[in-house]
Amino acid sequence: MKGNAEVLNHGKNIVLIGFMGVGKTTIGQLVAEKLDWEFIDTDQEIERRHHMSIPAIFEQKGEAYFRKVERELIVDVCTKERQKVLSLGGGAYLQEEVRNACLSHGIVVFLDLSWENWKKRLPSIVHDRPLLKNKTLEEIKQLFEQRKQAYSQYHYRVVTDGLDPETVATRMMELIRGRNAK
Ligand SMILES: Nc1ncnc2c1ncn2[C@@H]1O[C@H](COP(=O)(O)OP(=O)(O)OP(=O)(O)O)[C@@H](O)[C@H]1O
Ligand SMILES: O=C(O)C1=C[C@@H](O)[C@@H](O)[C@H](O)C1
Ligand SMILES: [Mg+2]
Repeated sequence: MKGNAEVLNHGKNIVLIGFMGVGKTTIGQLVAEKLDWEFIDTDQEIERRHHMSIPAIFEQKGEAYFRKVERELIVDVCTKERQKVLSLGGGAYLQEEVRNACLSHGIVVFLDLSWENWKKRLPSIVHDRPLLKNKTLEEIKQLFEQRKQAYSQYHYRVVTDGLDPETVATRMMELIRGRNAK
């Protein structure tokens, strides 16, 4: 399965989108390993470049600054790179410029998870997602629902309910491959 860039999208970048905690980082890493492509996680890359955690960047530099850096990084990767698996931060795709760059240069895969199953992940992710902190479950549900509209622009959707990361990664690659074979 490795080294088949020609077969898969002629080397077009694969971009994972979806709400916080649906598994973009986890699945993106697995897909990159299977393809032997480089993996870029926008949150991790921003943390690396700043020598700061995402919560610290939000606190010390503000969300607007984070969104600008996030947008510039994604547009840069989408327009200049190939054979990358790019996992976005959960809010990145709300920016129109990000959506346009991803949709026109890459293959965009939306990881979809139901609210009922997403809720179960909250305790494990809340500590390092500033936008989830100090919110009630009802407020988080509203954010979850509000963002559905932005995530509705994609090339492929994978419903991840009840699937372990390995199965999601395999399903995602089968979907993309199927399209390419047509
Ligand atoms: N298919 C899955 N089944 C069960 N747990 C999962 C699955 N995918 C991811 N997880 C777990 O859910 C948590 C969040 O996953 P991950 O960090 O990959 O999400 P994310 O979409 O990258 O979030 P963010 O938007 O905040 O970057 C992790 O603890 C991860 O182990
Ligand atoms: O959904 C969001 O707005 C965010 C998701 C995370 O990946 C980080 O990018 C940050 O915590 C913001
Ligand atoms: Mg992530």
